[in-house]
Amino acid sequence: MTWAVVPAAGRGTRFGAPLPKQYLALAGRLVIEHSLRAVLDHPGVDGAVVALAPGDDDWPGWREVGGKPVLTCTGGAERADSVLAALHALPASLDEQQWVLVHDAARPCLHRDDLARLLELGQADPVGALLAAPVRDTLKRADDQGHSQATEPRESLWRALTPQLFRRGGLTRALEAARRAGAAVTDEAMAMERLGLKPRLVEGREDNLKITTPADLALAEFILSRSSERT
Ligand SMILES: Nc1ccn([C@@H]2O[C@H](COP(=O)(O)OP(=O)(O)OP(=O)(O)O)[C@@H](O)[C@H]2O)c(=O)n1
Ligand SMILES: C[C@](O)(CO)[C@H](O)COP(=O)(O)O
Repeated sequence: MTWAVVPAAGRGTRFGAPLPKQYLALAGRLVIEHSLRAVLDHPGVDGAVVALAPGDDDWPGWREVGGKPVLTCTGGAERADSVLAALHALPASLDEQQWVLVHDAARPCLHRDDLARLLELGQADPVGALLAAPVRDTLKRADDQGHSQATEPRESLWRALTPQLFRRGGLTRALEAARRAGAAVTDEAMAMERLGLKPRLVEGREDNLKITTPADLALAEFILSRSSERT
């Protein structure tokens, strides 16, 4: 069994909309609906726990999506806190060896082929895996005045995406260890790396973008309107 954990307790500050970006309209649904369906439509994913901000649980879709159960819990101050809360809210029937797929509510354009490859390669890895995109642009380091002061080597650099796939017990322990150490972790792979574990990078599509600013929403509208292969 594989369950999804969907962190959806953010406020979308950088987006600047009157409501959190995961609840904005996109291609006939809400952003969060696309993100949930993108993971729940895979036959190997059995359900999801969504971490919500207090007061956000009035979306009618919380009971099931695509015929699969969707549970909710209250997220935390940081994304890692929300993921940890959702891990603790998974059904007790899932033992610690079960795989958990962590996918941002703000990533609605996940392609089914990327998810299938992540599950196949990740479940064959002793640690787990994450979708990622190799950096293909030259990287500049800015000075305090916003001028380019150096060019950073980009060989072996990747942009982490989601979903990220780890076993329930290992990920829970890694996130709890990071919390005890007061270490800020921006993604699940970072929590594992802190412990010396090396999850597999699975190359994902560049269009699996995270909705962060209004320009991202416009691009996502274009992406989702063009492909009938997506949920
Ligand atoms: N305390 C938090 C912060 C973020 N998230 C979720 O983590 C994902 C990625 O986070 P991000 O893009 O940073 O979302 P926000 O925190 O809402 O954005 P901002 O930083 O602009 O406020 C989103 O689905 C967001 O809802 C969460 O569950 N709990
Ligand atoms: C988890 C993530 O989407 C991987 O790139 C990213 O770290 C989220 O960062 P944010 O600042 O919380 O949006």
